[in-house]
Amino acid sequence: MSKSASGTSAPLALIVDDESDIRELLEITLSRMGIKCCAAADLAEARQWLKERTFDFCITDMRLPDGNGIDLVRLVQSEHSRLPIAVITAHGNAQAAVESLKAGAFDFVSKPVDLRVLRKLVETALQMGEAAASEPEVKDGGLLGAHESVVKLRQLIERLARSQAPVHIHGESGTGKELVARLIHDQSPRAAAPFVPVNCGAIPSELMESEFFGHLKGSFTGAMRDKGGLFQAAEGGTLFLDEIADLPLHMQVKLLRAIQERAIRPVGAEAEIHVNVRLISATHKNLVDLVARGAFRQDLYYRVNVIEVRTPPLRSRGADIPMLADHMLVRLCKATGVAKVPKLDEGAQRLLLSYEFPGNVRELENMLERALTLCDGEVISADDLQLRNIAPVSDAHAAVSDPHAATPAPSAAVNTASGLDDRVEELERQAIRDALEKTRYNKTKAAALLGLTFRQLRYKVKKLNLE
Ligand SMILES: Nc1ncnc2c1ncn2[C@@H]1O[C@H](COP(=O)(O)OP(=O)(O)OP(=O)(O)O)[C@@H](O)[C@H]1O
Repeated sequence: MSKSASGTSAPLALIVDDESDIRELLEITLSRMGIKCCAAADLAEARQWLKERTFDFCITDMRLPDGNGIDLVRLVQSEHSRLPIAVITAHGNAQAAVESLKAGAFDFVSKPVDLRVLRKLVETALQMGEAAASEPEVKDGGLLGAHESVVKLRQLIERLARSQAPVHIHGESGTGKELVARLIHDQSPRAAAPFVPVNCGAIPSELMESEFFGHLKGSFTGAMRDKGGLFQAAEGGTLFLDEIADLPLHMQVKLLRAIQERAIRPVGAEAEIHVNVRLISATHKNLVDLVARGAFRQDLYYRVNVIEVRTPPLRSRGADIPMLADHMLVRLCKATGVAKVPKLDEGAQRLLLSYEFPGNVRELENMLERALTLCDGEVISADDLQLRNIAPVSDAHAAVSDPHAATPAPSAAVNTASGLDDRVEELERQAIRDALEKTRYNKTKAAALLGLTFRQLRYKVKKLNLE
């Protein structure tokens, strides 16, 4: 038998079932396989065990006196993401089985428990544990997700960190392109040197050369002193060119030269300076299309796109949403000094699972940040998510198994069938939400931003149910 997560030679399993005869059956079967067991009769006991011991896998019944197996799957997903967990479902209850898989269970077995199926499941769980042991733990600030596409992405990041090749990251807005670039840098031998992110679309065209390569004093009006550029700032580290598709053509030529020569020439300088910088670029646009249309140089495309990484849209990995949400709530509460992390109630969880998230993980993050300020401190309800006017997508996650499917425009999901008053109300609501977000929920500042008095804003917030 393989070495266990607990460090001893016998693997350790957690069995959660309120029926003592099933617990016994499982314990006998597992002990015959050389596995030690701890048993819990309900969620509370299971939680306690998880705090006290390190298990190699867990098997839980679906119906428990103080909750259900899916609650435990979610807890394991968010707090013990390496622990394989399987669910025992009632005979013929396919829906519960699917739901548990979506929540992150690796498998299920239905009642009456077939011992051959159970043994196979246990063998798989142990193999999974061994594979996970060679994967780095997802730390705070890491790439979260249990979906296959994210697991593969984490492995790819690890491999790319060991290489020096230019990497191009392609994915929709908010899918974590910058996060991936940062993780490649952080896990690379360049980690001690700077990671310099640049939004290529945000630099005015006429300042671009000086921003990238620096300039000498007096090289143009306003150049009061010598100034280093982004390449110099990233010396020894990584330069992350976000939205590289927005680089004007004249700058593309200069960038290509810098990559080929590994050298740059500051504006106004005679000599070139050698640079040691790894390039990572990203865009949500289709670079191949841009090359075909002559808007992006083909030679530069081949230089920056040596290895292509794709970040999957959130809707293609909907089962990750509860776990992402749990992690983010903990992080947001920590950041704002909130001691008790509110829980998402069932309605809120259902709503999150049925929404398409055109803005991907960033949208989820923003939504939760807003919900935290709106909720009662204990529970986040569907209302707190402020998604009232978004038509739920019937089976969003089943329908979008293609991770590269086109993103629907955000407005496509908004219910446009309402009358004029409703639409005006929705616009008001949106403007107020934006202002509150911009001012970090400072109502006085938000009112000023909207050209309203504090009283008017307070009245509207109440009327539009934005509290
Ligand atoms: N898998 C993930 N796990 C944890 N956090 C994530 C994940 N993906 C994205 N995020 C978070 O979502 C937010 C948006 O991510 P990021 O800025 O990297 O996206 P992006 O694709 O670069 O967006 P844009 O194209 O708009 O620049 C960040 O706060 C990031 O930490």
